[in-house]
Amino acid sequence: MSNEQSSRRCVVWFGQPTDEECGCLAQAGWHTRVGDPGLKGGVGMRRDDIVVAMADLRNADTEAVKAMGRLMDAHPWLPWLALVLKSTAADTPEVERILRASNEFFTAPVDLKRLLETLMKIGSGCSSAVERDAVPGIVGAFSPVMRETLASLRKFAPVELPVLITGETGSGKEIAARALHGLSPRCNRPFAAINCGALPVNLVQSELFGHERGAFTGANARRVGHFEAAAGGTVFLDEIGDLPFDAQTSLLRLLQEGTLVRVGSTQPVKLDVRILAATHVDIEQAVAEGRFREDLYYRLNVLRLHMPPLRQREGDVELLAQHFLDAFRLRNRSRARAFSSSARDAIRGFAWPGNVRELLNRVQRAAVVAEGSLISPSDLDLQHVLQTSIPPSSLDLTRVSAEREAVLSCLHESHFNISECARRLSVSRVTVYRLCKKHHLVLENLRHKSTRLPGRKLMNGAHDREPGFNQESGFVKSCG
Ligand SMILES: Nc1ncnc2c1ncn2[C@@H]1O[C@H](COP(=O)(O)OP(=O)(O)OP(=O)(O)O)[C@@H](O)[C@H]1O
Repeated sequence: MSNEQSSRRCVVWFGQPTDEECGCLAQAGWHTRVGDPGLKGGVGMRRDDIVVAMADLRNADTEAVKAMGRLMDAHPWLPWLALVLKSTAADTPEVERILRASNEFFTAPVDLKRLLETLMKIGSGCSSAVERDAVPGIVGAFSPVMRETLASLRKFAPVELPVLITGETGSGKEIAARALHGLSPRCNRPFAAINCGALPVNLVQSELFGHERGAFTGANARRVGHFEAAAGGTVFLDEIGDLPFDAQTSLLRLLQEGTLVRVGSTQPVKLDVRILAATHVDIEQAVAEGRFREDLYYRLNVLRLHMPPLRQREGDVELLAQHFLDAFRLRNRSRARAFSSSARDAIRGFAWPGNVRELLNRVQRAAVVAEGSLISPSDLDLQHVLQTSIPPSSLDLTRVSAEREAVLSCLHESHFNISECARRLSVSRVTVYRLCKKHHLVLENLRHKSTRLPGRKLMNGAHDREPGFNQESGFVKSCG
């Protein structure tokens, strides 16, 4: 038990590992924890563990295979390996799904050398993802797009320069600004978040830069503005595009000279604040239309951080949903503990126009209305996502066709290497397989065709090891 608790690299083996397999993993520094896919307890993962899950189907009956599939669905962010017998019926939908969702698969007897190489590869990827890119306060950094964003955030945080944060509404621009402040040397100084669009138009200057006594009717005493109140710290200006022109000029002076002038005064006041700004509108267009000062734009846009929309953060969305549910349960009574598998499908399938804020709101509402321990699609008000009977509009058809084209051309450009294709599209390998299935792209056939076309290279070496999936005959190539 103590060994188990101190282990940082762990293979949770759902099935029956042999003594030889356990011994070999132990020698390479991997602890083996035997799991039961039928149990509800999950995979027993600690926050800082590097965990790889093994779906061992060697002795699995139909029920165990189904339970394994459910478990994989519930933990899509975990790296999964699969282990099958050569005789395992790969054409059953359950097995097929498990093989497709796995990062790698093996046939018995396990090639232990390749298993260790795979674990090493995954292990180094995990540590870089979880440890290097983790940012306090920001949940969900498994998707490639978020990993990139958070890597930039960590680089920008300690630099004494403004950061312009872009992204759709609710995508987490303010939470990113807080993280930039929290990871900067100013973290013990004040952080002020100001929504420029919510300031009363005639009081913007005074709210931001302060005023002297008698500066205007009702100004009975000197008052410092938001900037001075945050001296030494960070000011986050949300909706910077809404800042009136005269306030833009004052902000430019603060950025260029490090001074401000209170309303009703002529005396410049020296001030040290770091400025972060955010916008969900096209600020370049505002500059082009003369609504935003170009010189101010260049001052603010030194470092740029883009918060990706939630629909692009594959794997993170379920993690965020569970996080919001757990956080809600800490403060409120709710029967709901988790999401049903159809609710998870709906969460994955929804486009989240309101991004993380919308997810938070829907999860909280669902936690209140759910009758049982599992949240359903209708608790989330997402039942429509699963209804496929609605005939697609021509816009939908255009989208689907564009998606198919994009995947197909990327597959060709990547020489049908799924990992490379996934990297280029910024999605997981599983998604590439899912997209191939959705668009009836039969990899084997495409690969075969491409080898007959002049100018296309033959697959070889590691690429040959990509598991191929054939729509008609199921799993067609073994790499064990
Ligand atoms: N990665 C995340 N982890 C945890 N909570 C998050 C994350 N991203 C956003 N949130 C939460 O979602 C809500 C919306 O986030 P935030 O206010 O930062 O978005 P925004 O992009 O600034 O929105 P707006 O464009 O409307 O100003 C907040 O409650 C925030 O705490």
